[in-house]
Formats: sequence, C-alpha cells, structure tokens
Amino acid sequence: MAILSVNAGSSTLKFSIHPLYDGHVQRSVLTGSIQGLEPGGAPVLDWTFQGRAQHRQLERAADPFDQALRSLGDLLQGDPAVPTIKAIAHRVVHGGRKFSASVRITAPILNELTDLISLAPLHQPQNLQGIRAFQKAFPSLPQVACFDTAFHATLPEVDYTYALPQALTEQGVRRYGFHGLSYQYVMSVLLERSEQAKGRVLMAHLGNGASLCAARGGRSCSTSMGFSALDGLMMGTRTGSIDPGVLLYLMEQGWDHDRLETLLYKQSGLLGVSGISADMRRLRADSSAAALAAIELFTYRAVRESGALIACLGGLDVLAFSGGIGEHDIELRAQLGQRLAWLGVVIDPLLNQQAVGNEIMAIHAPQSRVQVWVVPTDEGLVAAREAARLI
Ligand SMILES: Nc1ncnc2c1ncn2[C@@H]1O[C@H](COP(=O)(O)OP(=O)(O)O)[C@@H](O)[C@H]1O
Ligand SMILES: CC(=O)OP(=O)(O)O
Ligand SMILES: [Mg+2]
Repeated sequence: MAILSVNAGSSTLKFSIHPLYDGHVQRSVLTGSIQGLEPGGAPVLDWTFQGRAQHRQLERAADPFDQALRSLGDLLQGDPAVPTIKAIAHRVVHGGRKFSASVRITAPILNELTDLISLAPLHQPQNLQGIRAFQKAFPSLPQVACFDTAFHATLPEVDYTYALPQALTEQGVRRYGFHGLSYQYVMSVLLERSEQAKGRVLMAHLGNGASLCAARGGRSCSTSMGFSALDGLMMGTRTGSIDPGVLLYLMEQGWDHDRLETLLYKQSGLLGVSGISADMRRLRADSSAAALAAIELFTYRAVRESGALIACLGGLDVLAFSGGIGEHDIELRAQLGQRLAWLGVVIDPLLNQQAVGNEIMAIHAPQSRVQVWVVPTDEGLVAAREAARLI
C-alpha cells in the first residue's frame, strides 16, 4: 500500500510514491515528473524507480493531461514491484480562510477551492486541473488536498492583518503565507534533531518561488509571503515586495490588470533584473554585470527580509535553508551567513561546501551562537502523511 503525492505546477507536474508500513508513511520509492501538459502539448513522462531512470515521450494530444495520466496509470499498475496506491495527496497552494488543515476532496470542496483561483493565479488553476485529471483517471481512489497556507494558520492576528479598513480585512484581504508543506517538513526535521529548534527559528525556502518563515515553538508566527505568493523575497520571475505606489503609477500609464499580473509574476525577479534567466544556476555560471546585479539584489533582499522576521522573533536560535537555491547554492548561504554575523551566525566553510547533496546537515561552526541547517525539503512526504492521516 502507498500514497501518491502530486504537485501540479505551472510547467511541470511532479509526483512521488510513499509506501505505508505499520501505518507510517515512508520516504518516496518512486519519483517522477510530467512535462508538456499545456493544451495540444506532447507530454513527457520521466520517473525513477529502484535506481533506474525512465523516460516516455507521448504523442501530441488534444487532452495531454488525460493522455499522460492514462500512461502513468499503466506504469503504476504494470509493474508489480510498485506498491498499490491507496490514496492521492495533492499540494494545493491556497486554502483561503476556510481550509486551515488538509481535507478529503469532494465536489463542493473543489468548487470552493475554485473560488480561490484569483488569490493564486499562477498556482491554483494548475493544482485544481491536476485534481480533476486524477479524479477522472483514478475515480475509485480517495483524494486529499494539502494546503500551502495551512502551516501559517497559527499566525497571530497582528501579523496577518494589513493596515486596511476593517471591512476589507473581514473580506479575507489578509496575509496567508505559503510554502507551508515545505516548512512543516523542515520544522519536523529540526525538532527531531535540535533542542534549539523549539526556540526562535528562521526557515528560508529558496526555490523558484521563495519565502521566509519565522517560527517559535515549532509554529509559524510570521512569514514573508502574504495575501498572494508575490510578497516578500525577490524570486525567479516574481518581484517580491514592491511599493503599491509603483502599481498605481503604472495603471496611470495605462497598464491593465493582465499586463501587471504578467509583470509581477512572470517578468520580474532574477529574470527581469538580469535579462538573462530566472535560473540561479544559470546566473552563477554567467560572469556578466547583469547576472551579478541580479544575484546581489536577490541576496540583499534575503538579508533585508530576514532582518524583519528576526526582529519579530526577538533574536535567532536556528537558521535553516531549503528549496533548490537554499539546498545547493553555497555562495548564497555563505553571504547570508556573513551578513547575519552580527547575530552570532558563523557558518563553517567546509561544511557549507559539503551540503549540496540530498543530506540533512548542520553547517554552523562550533562557536556559532545560531545553529545553521540545510534541510532538503520533501513536500511530497508531508502531503502523503496528511493523506494517510485522513483516510
Ligand atoms: N547547484 C545549484 N546552484 C544554485 N542554484 C541552484 C542549484 N541547483 C538548483 N538551483 C536553483 O534552484 C531553483 C529551483 O528551485 P526548486 O526548489 O527546484 O524549484 P521549484 O520552486 O520549481 O520547486 C532554480 O533557481 C535553480 O537554478
Ligand atoms: C507558493 C509558491 O510560490 O510556490 P512555488 O515555489 O512552487 O512557485
Ligand atoms: Mg517549489
């Protein structure tokens, strides 16, 4: 028996299979991705099972989702070594005010989640399209929605409230926070390994989307993303925090909603500033002034936002890095560590260099007042645990 975890993103659908032993959900034994899911696309299925990577290029199809999932179904059922799937766990970015914990998906719940599309236009439509496609392909399996916002249900009112008229706050215009499945995983790892993690913790999830979460007693108490996944840090293609006056100025220049949305979500961040790429690895390999400027701004913004959250925590006991950049970019971690040296952060250069694999590692020097960890995140495992709990 096993749980299938699904993360249907804007360009790629990622999946993993987590066996259940003794009622405990295990790390994935099979991971894979599907690309080419845009209408009329030719889906590409990649997966790794028992150390063997496999690749299947499918025909162009009117409904590539349907095509890809039928192929995935064949793959799962065709190999007797793949454990039988008992339920499907979906990462859903926005749970709004109502869903502060995972839920089993029903038709009315799917409708409620559809109403939240405008709050996360880059993520929610793909997440829900994924759920619908899996419901069609695997109608007999229970499906569970696990929300990125749920971990932040513990934000205190003073943190989630914007300085807006109350009527708007009551409508749900407030800070929600995202990357919650990742933070839940990182927090659980830290609590298992470090007594200090019960104290003041700053977690940095630095991937294509990037955010920070401040936690105390293992619970989120502040986070850099807000009402939408646009706020806070500079990201691959997103601006992060920006003075709303800029948007008013652009509207006056005739920019409409769609053009602003594209600017804020898709044309800014590392891509916009460098004019080269949204991909940190690609920018690190580029010695141009534009690439350096983009990386410097990314780093600076991470320091600035960290300072704000550390002030809210009243100090820092543990700093943790996750996400593609957090897990692999040695220089970014070294820079952030140096610029937080005034707090007593000392990263050991050798340990920092070694932390680029898939290992959980502490990278602080013995004299560091703050523990520094690299925790390769596992959103799929958290979602699978949630699904197992609910079914
Ligand atoms: N070795 C590396 N050095 C620097 N950045 C890296 C490295 N490996 C991956 N990254 C960066 O991680 C980012 C993607 O993060 P990831 O968490 O995988 O993305 P997603 O949010 O899509 O899940 C990209 O900017 C990528 O360049
Ligand atoms: C919420 C969010 O930004 O997610 P991702 O990092 O997957 O884009
Ligand atoms: Mg991500």
